[in-house]
Parts: sequence; C-alpha cells; structure tokens
Amino acid sequence: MIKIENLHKRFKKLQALNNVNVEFSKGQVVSLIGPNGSGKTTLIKSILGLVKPDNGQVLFNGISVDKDINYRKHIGYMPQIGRYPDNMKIGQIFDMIRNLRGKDTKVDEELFYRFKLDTMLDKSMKSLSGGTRQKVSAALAFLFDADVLILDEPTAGLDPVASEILKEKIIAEKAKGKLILITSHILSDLEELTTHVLYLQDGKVVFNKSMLELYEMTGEDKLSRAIAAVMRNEIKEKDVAYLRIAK
Ligand SMILES: Nc1ncnc2c1ncn2[C@@H]1O[C@H](COP(=O)(O)OP(=O)(O)OP(=O)(O)O)[C@@H](O)[C@H]1O
Repeated sequence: MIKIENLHKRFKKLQALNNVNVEFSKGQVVSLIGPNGSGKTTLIKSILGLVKPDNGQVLFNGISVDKDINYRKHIGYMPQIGRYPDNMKIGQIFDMIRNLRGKDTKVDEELFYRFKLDTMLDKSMKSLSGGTRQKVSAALAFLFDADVLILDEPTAGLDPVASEILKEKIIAEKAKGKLILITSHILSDLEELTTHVLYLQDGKVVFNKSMLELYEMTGEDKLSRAIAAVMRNEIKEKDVAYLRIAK
C-alpha cells in the first residue's frame, strides 16, 4: 500500500532521514518509535507530501506521491500539534472541512460525538485546552473513513477516558483492515494496538519487525521489554535509556 524507497532528507547539516526503505500493507498497525529527533515526523510528513525528500520516493498503491496528489484523500492525518485558525469555532472548522470534501462524502462522526464536540460547537479554537484541541484533530483524522490513518502522538495530552476512546476507535478501524501508522513515546499505549514496530535512530531504520517476530526473538511478552531486548544487542546505551523512560 505504501512503499518507501531510498528516502533521504537533510535539513542543512542534519540528516533527518538516511536511506529509509520500508513497506506498509493493509491491516497493519505500525508503531514508529525512536528517540526525540530520530525522524519519525519527517517520515510521516514525507508520506503526506508535506516534506520533500532530497532523494528516494514514496509510492502509494504503486504511484509516486509527487506525481498525483489525489492519494491524500485516502489518508486521515492527526498531526502532533494541530494548527487551526484561532478565531474559528469548532463547528465552523468541521463545516469547512466537510464542505471542502463535498457535502455528499460519507462521514464517520463517532469520535466527534464520543468526545462530545457537538456540545462545544461555539467554542473558538484559541480558547481550547490542549486536550480538546487533540480531540478535534482526532475527530477530523477519522472523519472521512480513510483507508490509511497516520497518527502522530495521538494520545499526548488526552485524559485517560479520551485516550481509551481513541484506542478503542483505532482497534475498530484496524479490524476493518485499514493501514494505521502511529508514533508515540508511550509504549504501553501502543502495546494492544501494534502489529509491527519500526524503530528509527538518527534517521535510519534500526529494525522493522512484526510483534510476533519481536516476541519470538526475545522471549518477552511486553512491547517495551521486547524492544529493549533487541536494542541491547544493536544499539548504544543511550537508546536503552530512552526505552526505560518511554515505558
Ligand atoms: N523543518 C525543519 N527544519 C529544520 N530541521 C528540522 C525540520 N523538521 C525536522 N527537523 C529536524 O529533523 C530531525 C528529525 O525531526 P523529527 O521531527 O522527524 O523527529 P521525531 O522523531 O518526530 O522527534 P519527536 O520524538 O521529538 O517528535 C530533528 O533533529 C529536527 O530538529
């Protein structure tokens, strides 16, 4: 479904992505993990066409994403920090996005209602708490029932109830065979969702394995311990320290 070939991205002297080659398929929930600054968001933004790679390409269903922008309507994206016009109200944001897509497009409003956004339609975006802003971003990402969901730190800032609602929704969408890419530093949040783990470090893929492979290789049955066990053999002490914190 998504194939990434020889992807390189440099920001001045910093090599943010260094020869990334990966493939993601329907039905997978891929957790992108790695220390701060390892290139997770840059990889996501390259898939979305928001970052232009220096070399390599991203293929969506076999077509290079810089050749045809239409693939974007198959992706629901929840950014790490949602930016919205300050003076718009929640209701206006949803109306605007629905109008842009066309009034007849099928919508999935489950998160909109479960997060009770229907009771806050007149609240302006600038007045929202960080968590409510995250709820708006999540409800928008799932709104058009896209085949692919890309969620950048989706549970960051959500209260425990909202976080569980979102996780339930991700599990339900996974069961429909969607491809879901998630970044998070909260490994316990990823545990019940993930089918595959892609670990990035300094812009390079350190490993890309299914959960089954991870558990078989390590004999562990917890995501954080399994990853730590792989990393102990492959990386420097500072990354094992990252995993201890990320638990
Ligand atoms: N627009 C940009 N201009 C300059 N440097 C950038 C830009 N975007 C990202 N970077 C740098 O590229 C590196 C990778 O950043 P990226 O946001 O992809 O990391 P990340 O793994 O998502 O980090 P985090 O876990 O903190 O969200 C970082 O060193 C970051 O400072």
